[in-house]
Amino acid sequence: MTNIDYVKVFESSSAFPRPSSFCPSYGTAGFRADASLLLSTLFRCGLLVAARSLLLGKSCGLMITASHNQVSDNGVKLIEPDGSMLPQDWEPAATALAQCSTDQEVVDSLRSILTTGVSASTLNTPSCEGILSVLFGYDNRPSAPDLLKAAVAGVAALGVQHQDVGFVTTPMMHFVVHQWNSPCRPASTHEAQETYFETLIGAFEQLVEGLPRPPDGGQLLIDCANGVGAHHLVKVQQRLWSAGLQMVLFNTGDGQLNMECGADHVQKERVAPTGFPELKPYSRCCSVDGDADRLVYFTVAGSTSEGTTMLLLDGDKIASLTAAFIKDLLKQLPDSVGSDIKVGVIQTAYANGASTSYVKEQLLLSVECTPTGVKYLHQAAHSYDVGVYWEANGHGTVLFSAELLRRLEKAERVCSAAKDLLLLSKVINQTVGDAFSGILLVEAVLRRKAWSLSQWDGLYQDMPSRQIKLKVADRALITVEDAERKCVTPAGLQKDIDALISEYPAGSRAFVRPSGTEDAVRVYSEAPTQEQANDLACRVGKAVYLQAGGVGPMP
Ligand SMILES: CC(=O)N[C@H]1[C@@H](OP(=O)(O)O)O[C@H](CO)[C@@H](O)[C@@H]1O
Ligand SMILES: [Mg+2]
Repeated sequence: MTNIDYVKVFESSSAFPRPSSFCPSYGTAGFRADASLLLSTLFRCGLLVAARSLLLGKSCGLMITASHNQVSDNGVKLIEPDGSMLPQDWEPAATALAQCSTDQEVVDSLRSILTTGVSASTLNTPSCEGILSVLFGYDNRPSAPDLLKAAVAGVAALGVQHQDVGFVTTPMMHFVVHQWNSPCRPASTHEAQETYFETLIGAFEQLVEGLPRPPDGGQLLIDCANGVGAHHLVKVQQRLWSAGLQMVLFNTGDGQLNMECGADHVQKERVAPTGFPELKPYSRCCSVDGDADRLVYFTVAGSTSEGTTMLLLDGDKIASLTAAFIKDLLKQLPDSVGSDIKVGVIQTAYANGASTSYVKEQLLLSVECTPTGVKYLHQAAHSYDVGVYWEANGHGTVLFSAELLRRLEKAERVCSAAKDLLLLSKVINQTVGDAFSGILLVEAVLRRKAWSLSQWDGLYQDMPSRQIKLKVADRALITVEDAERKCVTPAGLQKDIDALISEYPAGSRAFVRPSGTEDAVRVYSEAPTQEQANDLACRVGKAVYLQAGGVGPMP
């Protein structure tokens, strides 16, 4: 084990005291808060990720972003050497370290992580400092430079090197960290970013080779949320145009990050983003979030004279399209390659009920429901040969098992479906949900099926739903079970929710859970009509407000 200079850790820590009123905890996707509160958290995450790198003998990553949150927030996501997220059994240690009140507590907490470890299996791995480093990436929030300095100080306190990857999307960062630890490690993080684009775009070009451009000319209007995605999309516009995909970029940085734009806004409010031109019916549009790991498509139906309706093609529709396409390809494999392939679609409680029915009843695939947060979906997806997962908000990907990929590689010369599946596995960023990879995936599948947006939308019709959020004095008092579909405390709240649901037609449902990324409680409802869904959400929101210490306006 490396000799850790705990005196240095103590001294470095003193420059980053935790604000006394701030009690950070590792949430749905790492730490997130108003950026002014986060210096101590970033320093300590620097310590943690360096400790993890030393224990594993490999390079880990740290991404500074608050994704879809407002520009004054920021946050941190920690990345494993294989490009996956921090293992869940490390989250309590991350929270404990972030919450320490004194520098001595920081030292003790770190010592406990490094000596007793949180997972026995990681402890025996030899350290190999010198060849390992921590990789840093960040989005375009103004608070990033100061937070980066704090994180660098944390890594340096453990004597670990670092690499500044620069402005990157979260999924690029996951891919780069994965590459950095692969046997053919790139010469620089810049080269790793080039490999990312080459892998995804190269596979897309092969999937659509020789196919006619879409009937609408291949134009895709993209809302970049004024986030870091625009910075990179602009560089690949020309090349994709040659492959028949004309990306027209909006909200590229001229407005405020995530302000009335971005995937979260479009999905939750069901409106076109600000800064968009008036839409022609069925024109292809999509929206990514601030760190470009979420994607939703949208368009309008109807004529301008009669008024248009916004159509949202969310994560559930992307998952359904993808699962349907993969299922078709798998059917074409010879029995020797593909008779026993286990395919699963993983969703959360927010998945629209119509999508769940479509996957189960039309595609005849199994559906699994996990708690909110891609860390849960990603883990569940690993237990299938093909694990398709998306959150309704557009965050998701597909995992192909190593065994299936081996079988496909053997068959690709003689079987075009095997070749296509292998290309799909490259277009898809398997480390994490990725908006850019999602765009290439959707565009390739639509082109292969010669489908318009309206045909894709017609896979199934969404059940009307409503999502609202409200504030309570302490959202930790609301606890949930059964993949967040049932409320355990406050006692009696679930009984009230059940009684409300029973007043609506069969098939209606509603649930409540505390957000892991915002100081808010979320209520979700589904019912046969939009009015009923709105009404149910509002009434459940009121019950939560009254029983769980609501503050501010009552829903
Ligand atoms: C209902 C909803 O959209 N929740 C989002 C949101 O989590 P909350 O814990 O609900 O705040 O942010 C997460 C991170 O981006 C994302 O994984 C999740 O799906
Ligand atoms: Mg995001």
